Amino acid sequence: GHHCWGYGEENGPSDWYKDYSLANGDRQSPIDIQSEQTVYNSSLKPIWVSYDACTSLSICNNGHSVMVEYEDCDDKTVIRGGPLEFPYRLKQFHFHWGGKDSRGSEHTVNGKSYPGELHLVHWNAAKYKSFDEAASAPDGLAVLGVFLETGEKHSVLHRLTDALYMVRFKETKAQFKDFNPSGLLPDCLDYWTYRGSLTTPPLHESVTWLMLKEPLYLSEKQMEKFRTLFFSGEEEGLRTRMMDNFRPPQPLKGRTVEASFR
Ligand SMILES: Cc1ccn(O)c(=O)c1
Ligand SMILES: [Zn+2]
Repeated sequence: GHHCWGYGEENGPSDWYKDYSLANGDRQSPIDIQSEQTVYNSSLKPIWVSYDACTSLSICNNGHSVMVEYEDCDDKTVIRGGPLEFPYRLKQFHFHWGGKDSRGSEHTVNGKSYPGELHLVHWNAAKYKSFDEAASAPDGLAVLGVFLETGEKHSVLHRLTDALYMVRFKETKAQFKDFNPSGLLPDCLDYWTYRGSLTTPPLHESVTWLMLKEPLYLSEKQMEKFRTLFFSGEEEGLRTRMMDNFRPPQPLKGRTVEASFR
């Protein structure tokens, strides 16, 4: 439409249904994970992350988040196991965060929001020819989600937070090579899993979500660096800080959330 979706007063999550009818669908994300209602499934396999041969290409500000993109022309960077029947190929990772630490994550746990959330986005290259084709298929995508929690400085993440000054404005991009995102994962890979959607338009219901129970800890200074980014382009007069780029929890609509742990 004449104005693009975003997180503002006029184009935010509560307005998205006007242009994207899936907004009120039956498997929308994020959700509030009510831990007492989750079902332990002992047949769920461990998550197996193979990122060692990854080829990161660039870091970019797409006007909604900051994203690191990967070369996805072969199966050198995949996630396997969990509830997944196929290997899923890493395409990109990005973040969602708040204007202050009391908010920022998309998923919540028993009503608790975290200061932010990391999404590692993968696609089913065994069944589909491209990310775009997979993105609208019910088993097309797998997103590994990690809550951000303030604490000690995160040394692997530090390379990324130190690069954010290069992508302050919308549509800016910079080289970002040899970044292995397995360094962002906590030691414990216990997870919750459920069938959901993209959390941004077009809100395709194509995502198997894998939400880790353990957060990634980063320092307050590192959190603040995310809040120095802008939604707007450098040429735009009004500079709006990139923060609160999260969709609130959506109705569960009868879905079951499974847990890989007791
Ligand atoms: C593909 C995609 C796009 C946006 N977001 O937030 C996601 O988590 C995944
Ligand atoms: Zn996301």
